[in-house]
Amino acid sequence: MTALLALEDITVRFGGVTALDSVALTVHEGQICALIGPNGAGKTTAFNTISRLVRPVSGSITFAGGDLLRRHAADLGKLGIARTFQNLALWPGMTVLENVMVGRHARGRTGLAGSLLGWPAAREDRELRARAYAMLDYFGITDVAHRDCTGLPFGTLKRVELARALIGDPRLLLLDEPAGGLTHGDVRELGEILLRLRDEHGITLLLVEHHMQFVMGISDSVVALDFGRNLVSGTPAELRDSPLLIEAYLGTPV
Ligand SMILES: Nc1ncnc2c1ncn2[C@@H]1O[C@H](COP(=O)(O)OP(=O)(O)OP(=O)(O)O)[C@@H](O)[C@H]1O
Repeated sequence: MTALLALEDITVRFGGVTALDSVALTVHEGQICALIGPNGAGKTTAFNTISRLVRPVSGSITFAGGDLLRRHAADLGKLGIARTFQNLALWPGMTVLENVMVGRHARGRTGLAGSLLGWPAAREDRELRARAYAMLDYFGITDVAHRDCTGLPFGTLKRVELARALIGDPRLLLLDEPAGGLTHGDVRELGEILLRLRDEHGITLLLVEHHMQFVMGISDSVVALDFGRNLVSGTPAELRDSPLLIEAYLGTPV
């Protein structure tokens, strides 16, 4: 198994709060890895550190053999890393199609100068539109392509966010609480989609998730944090009855 993403000894501090304390995490190519842990465990901080939104005070992050900490957040799309957010980060006032197209801009070839000159931009825009439609088709939401995102059902917006992340052809997709707020049926469908992304498209996934049944059903490996530290890690079968994990979620039995 090849490690696509590896965090070693990552420590993050916010003033006096140590949000991550020497955290290690390895995500293997072609696998689904889940990052779990109770509230405040450091999951979002770990995601934000990988996304280069938060700077660790020490440690290393390797992506596809390169030093990720030397790269800027704006480079992640080009490197092949995409993410979704816990509280959907879609643009109100833009249509579903436009929101999805935004996800590919980091990979556009024309660039600002080309766009200003106007030459290959029109062709690129047509191609981008076609790709965005194809993504909407993949998620079964072409009927809302020209609707403003505002007011659409939450399950639809989650699909739009996924489509936007995937249009950049990521190698690694980071999903922050993808099942949060979804109905039972939507969660089941999401699980099928994520497995298809792994199996049919070879995408590696790292997700932060509280929905334990969902996590245990689709993940190849699970890493649990507690109080900013590595608690346990292993396969879902190995962790299902972990006393450490049960204690972290439920508190010390009296
Ligand atoms: N910007 C910040 N400033 C100060 N403290 C922060 C900041 N962000 C996170 N923290 C603290 O760092 C710790 C880890 O928080 P984090 O949000 O990463 O946990 P989490 O596991 O994602 O929690 P949840 O499941 O509730 O989203 C917490 O103690 C939190 O209060």
